[in-house]
Amino acid sequence: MKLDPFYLIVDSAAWIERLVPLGVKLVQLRIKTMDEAGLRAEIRKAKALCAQHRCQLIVNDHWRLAIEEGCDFVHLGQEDLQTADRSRIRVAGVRLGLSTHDHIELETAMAAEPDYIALGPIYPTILKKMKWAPQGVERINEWKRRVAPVPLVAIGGLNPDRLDGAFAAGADSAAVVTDITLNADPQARTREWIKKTDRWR
Ligand SMILES: Cc1ncc(COP(=O)(O)OP(=O)(O)O)c(N)n1
Ligand SMILES: Cc1ncsc1CCOP(=O)(O)O
Ligand SMILES: [Mg+2]
Repeated sequence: MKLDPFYLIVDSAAWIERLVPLGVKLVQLRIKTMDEAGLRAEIRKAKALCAQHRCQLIVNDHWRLAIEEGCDFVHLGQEDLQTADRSRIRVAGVRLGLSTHDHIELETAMAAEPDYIALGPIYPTILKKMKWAPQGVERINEWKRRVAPVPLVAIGGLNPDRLDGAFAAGADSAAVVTDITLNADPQARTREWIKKTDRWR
């Protein structure tokens, strides 16, 4: 399976409406606090927008709602994976991306036969407090050797200047939140990411 090299992560369908029409082909909807009705509405709206723009939608955490709403890709962390029903996800035909931060997590993740593995944080991130030190790009190279042919997603503190290093080390896709959502001009920054990732597309 080939992932687009630019993996945008946002926390609302409104962000998807704003940025996906610019040419984003891989987007994660990552909403951490919202009631079920609100989540369902956001997922539904995100799904329709992504279908309209031929963009792959990945739903973070909320795998049950993703299945109920007919989505075809979810992302889970290690804690999410402990409570998720992997066989239900598989039977529903929903693809699965998994987070990893260390060797034990990588072993657990690979045993779940994911459709991609994410490694982070590559650089310091301001998005959330993490108990892992930045992995550095050398770790990408090690992970690539361990996970291939499963695609590898690099995440954490990425920006356009750091992409050459991440892809040279073996990342198949680069995931980003704040470099775009906190940018003074998120649309222009999105265009810059699309252009910068073109050679790996
Ligand atoms: C592409 C990608 N990689 C890692 C994560 C983090 O997932 P998780 O560890 O479950 O943490 P939350 O994002 O749920 O806070 C991700 N969402 N996407
Ligand atoms: C959710 C997550 N998992 C590892 S790093 C990270 C945050 C990525 O956000 P940013 O691109 O803003 O550093
Ligand atoms: Mg999670």
